[in-house]
Amino acid sequence: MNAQPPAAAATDISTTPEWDAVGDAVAELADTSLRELFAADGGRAGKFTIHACDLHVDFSKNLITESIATKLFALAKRADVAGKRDEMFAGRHINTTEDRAVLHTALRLPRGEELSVDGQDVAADVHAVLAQMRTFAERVRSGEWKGHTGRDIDTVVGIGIGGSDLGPVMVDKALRAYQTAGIRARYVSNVDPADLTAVLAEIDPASTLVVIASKTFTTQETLTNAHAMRRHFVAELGDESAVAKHFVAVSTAADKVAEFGIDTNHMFEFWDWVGGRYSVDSAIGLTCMLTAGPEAFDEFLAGFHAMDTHFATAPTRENLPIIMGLLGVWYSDFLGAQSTAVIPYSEDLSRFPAYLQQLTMESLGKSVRLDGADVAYPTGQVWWGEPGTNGQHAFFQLLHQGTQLVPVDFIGFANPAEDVQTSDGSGSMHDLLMSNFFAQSRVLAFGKTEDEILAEDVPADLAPHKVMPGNRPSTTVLAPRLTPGVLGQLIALYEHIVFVQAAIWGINAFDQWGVELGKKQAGQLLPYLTSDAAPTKGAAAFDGSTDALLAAYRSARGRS
Ligand SMILES: O=P(O)(O)OC[C@H]1O[C@H](O)[C@H](O)[C@@H](O)[C@@H]1O
Repeated sequence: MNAQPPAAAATDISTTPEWDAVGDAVAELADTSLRELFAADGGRAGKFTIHACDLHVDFSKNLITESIATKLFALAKRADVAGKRDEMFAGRHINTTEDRAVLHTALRLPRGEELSVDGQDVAADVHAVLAQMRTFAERVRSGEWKGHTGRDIDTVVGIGIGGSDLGPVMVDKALRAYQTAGIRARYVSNVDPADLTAVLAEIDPASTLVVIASKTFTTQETLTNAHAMRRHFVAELGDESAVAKHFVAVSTAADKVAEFGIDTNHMFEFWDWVGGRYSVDSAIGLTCMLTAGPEAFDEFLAGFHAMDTHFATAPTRENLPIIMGLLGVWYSDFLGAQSTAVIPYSEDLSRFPAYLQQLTMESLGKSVRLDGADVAYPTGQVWWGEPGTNGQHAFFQLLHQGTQLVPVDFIGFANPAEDVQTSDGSGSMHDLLMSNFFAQSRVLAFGKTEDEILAEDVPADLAPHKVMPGNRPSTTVLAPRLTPGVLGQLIALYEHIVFVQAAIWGINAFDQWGVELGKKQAGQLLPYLTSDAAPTKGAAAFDGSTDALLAAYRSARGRS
């Protein structure tokens, strides 16, 4: 009884009094600034700080007041964020365009918990696959699992793309400090042969295990790379039978895995209720379990679950994903922001912004509501970022003095995986990193006025160039250390921020119809790139621009 009928015509959230009230609240910012708000209220930081799981989150440097926050919470209530959240956790088919439940939260339920969806105990299924992954990972890590020629496995290659790549790549880098078994991971995702070639040059097939990860097992890039990799292994190891020892698969499509020639005993299953961009904590994370170990993976899942529990149970005003989701709606729909920057002050988290790009933009890049009507307000910002301090030396100039409003999420850790002392005796490199972390949000918020600059004897004509406008919003997320558990909490936090925003905008965060047409047209264009003879005039008439580009390509490739 989990299925629900397709959405009936829904209320346009922008026609509600709660939306209007938030719109009116913009005026509250007209005669004030973050400088003034802090000066007027010594308790502001405390009022706008939340502790959720292991995260200390200070959102006091956002362009809000208590009264604005109250109106945003009322908007969340009007959109029934809590009710929609409960439907997701219960396994209702909230992905209505694909008639699917959305249950990534079931992937991290503790052992022993039950969740019946469409008559199936999905929690039991999840733990059966986790047990299979653990046994396999332990065999590989202990050296019990040997390659075709009897060698131990020291390299894992993940082949996948999108949600079957970005998560594992990001997590694998983030958990560098936990990879103590001597197994390294490499990843191939792009259909650009450069990606495959570079990885092939680095690996020895005799000691390499390939994990082909694809939810559908039909994705062109992944299948093309997997077949090429397989040819390479058979040629290098001299025997078709090597495939069984060197290739495993992660997928929802057992028949297609078998067709590829992988024994389905070496397939790790997940389910259609796990969206690709929500799947790093499913069997898609197998490469991470292989490199960091089953215990770290368990901690990782526990971190997700802790944030799920917070999201499911914390009152709205103390609910971190609801607060951060609402801030995004505030900036995007009421203050005109078109992008959000996420800046981890952690080299190990350097792929987190790229991971978030798929999570946020594939989920929220929608212009029709669940009921098919056009949205009447902006949805889905551009999410981007690079680690600090590197970003400071590249694009922070625009954040500090540019004309766009770009809210920033700063993510930092109190303790490093390892530290190095600076040569000048001033202290640790980690402290140096974190001094920048704290400085940047302070400068964004409070800036430096012309008077303050002139007081430093700066020539009057130079002063305007040096003015730091300030009043630029940011949220600071500080965690004790980048552990597997904290990483799980961070990922789940952003998953739920996306959920909250989709709930308010009334859009489906779980489909991605917009990526289909390009794939289809690439298939139609391919013969016109590859055929030896020039395609008959007329037959290749796609459009003036594409026809001309194809002709230029063919000529450069030496084709008639
Ligand atoms: O895991 P797969 O089925 O191979 O899909 C890989 C990716 O490709 C698709 O085009 C979607 O846009 C992504 O959401 C998905 O993660």
